[in-house]
Amino acid sequence: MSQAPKYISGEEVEKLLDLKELLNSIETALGNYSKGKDGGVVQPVRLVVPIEKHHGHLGVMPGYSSSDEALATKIVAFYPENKDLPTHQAWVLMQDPTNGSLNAIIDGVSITSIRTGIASAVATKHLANPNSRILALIGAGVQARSHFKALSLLQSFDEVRIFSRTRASAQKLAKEIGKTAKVCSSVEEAVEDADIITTVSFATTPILKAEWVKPGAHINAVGACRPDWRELESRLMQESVVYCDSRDACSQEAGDIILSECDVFAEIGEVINGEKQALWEKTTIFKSVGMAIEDVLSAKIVYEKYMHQLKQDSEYPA
Ligand SMILES: NC(=O)C1=CN([C@@H]2O[C@H](COP(=O)(O)OP(=O)(O)OC[C@H]3O[C@@H](n4cnc5c(N)ncnc54)[C@H](O)[C@@H]3O)[C@@H](O)[C@H]2O)C=CC1
Ligand SMILES: O=C(O)C1=NCCCC1
Repeated sequence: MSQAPKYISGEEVEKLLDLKELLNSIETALGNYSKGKDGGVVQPVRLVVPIEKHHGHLGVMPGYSSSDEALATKIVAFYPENKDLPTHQAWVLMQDPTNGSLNAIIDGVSITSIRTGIASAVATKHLANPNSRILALIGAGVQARSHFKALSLLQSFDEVRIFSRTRASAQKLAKEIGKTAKVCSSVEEAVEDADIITTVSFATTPILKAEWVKPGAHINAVGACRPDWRELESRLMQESVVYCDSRDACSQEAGDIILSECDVFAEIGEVINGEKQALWEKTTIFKSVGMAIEDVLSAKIVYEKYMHQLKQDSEYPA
């Protein structure tokens, strides 16, 4: 008879997930994904159910990595207009790949937040100028925070510029970051001379223009995950070297790519595998829409550490 699944909360996820370990693990998984069948990653493009009446979406994201023996499905709801609840709510169902039984239900809000920042950090490691000093964050919510933490694993910044639609949210984040943070009054002001720009907003029409971006900057374009949503104007997409997390997913979901009709130079996994160049001296864009395999690997790390801790607690009770 199968055992009842464990429930692992967001607090526990935050305690158990080591960011450096996750960065290595996600980098390997992105590389495996881009190897196709040889990489052993199975990840269909997610199923998205629009809940038009309530201005929300439900995404279902299954994934399996045979080299990690990890199988999980994330269920994620995103409701940009939520005020008292988070705009994203998610759960990761972790299954035993050898027999299909459900091992754990893990908080997916924390996993989504942490793994998305880490995926951008992997791309930034390969695509940004190593001497980057100024970071611009466009949007000041959950992802802005996780991106600041993840990108800070690579380097420290002299200045972190923040612009958000609501100034109060930018001010709150600036206070958390401390003395290097500066609240800006426009996107243009925030990105002037910035080495790394990270767009993590809920914009549905372009907010970042080519003429404002320093040549050679690296942009992580993280928001706009629907085919008719965008954060970056067409000229910026067309004149930069565009990398993505998944060609299959971006060709169906990334409005920035679909509506600008820009070329995609490579998946970041192809760069990791040494099949495509990291043209970091040019203006580069990493367009992500989010990948199930990132959730799967995060969930595996969390679950294994959680079970190890349970075992230790039962062997050596306090
Ligand atoms: N690529 C990926 O893997 C993932 C992408 N996302 C996307 O990242 C974006 C941010 O997500 P969260 O931080 O969790 O959301 P959030 O709701 O916590 O924060 C959104 C922030 O963007 C600001 N904002 C909204 N519209 C704006 C506009 N037009 N211009 C400037 N700022 C604006 C809000 O004031 C808020 O500070 C969303 O588009 C979300 O769907 C989320 C998870 C994974
Ligand atoms: O990958 C994810 O998780 C998400 N991507 C786009 C927006 C919702 C969550």
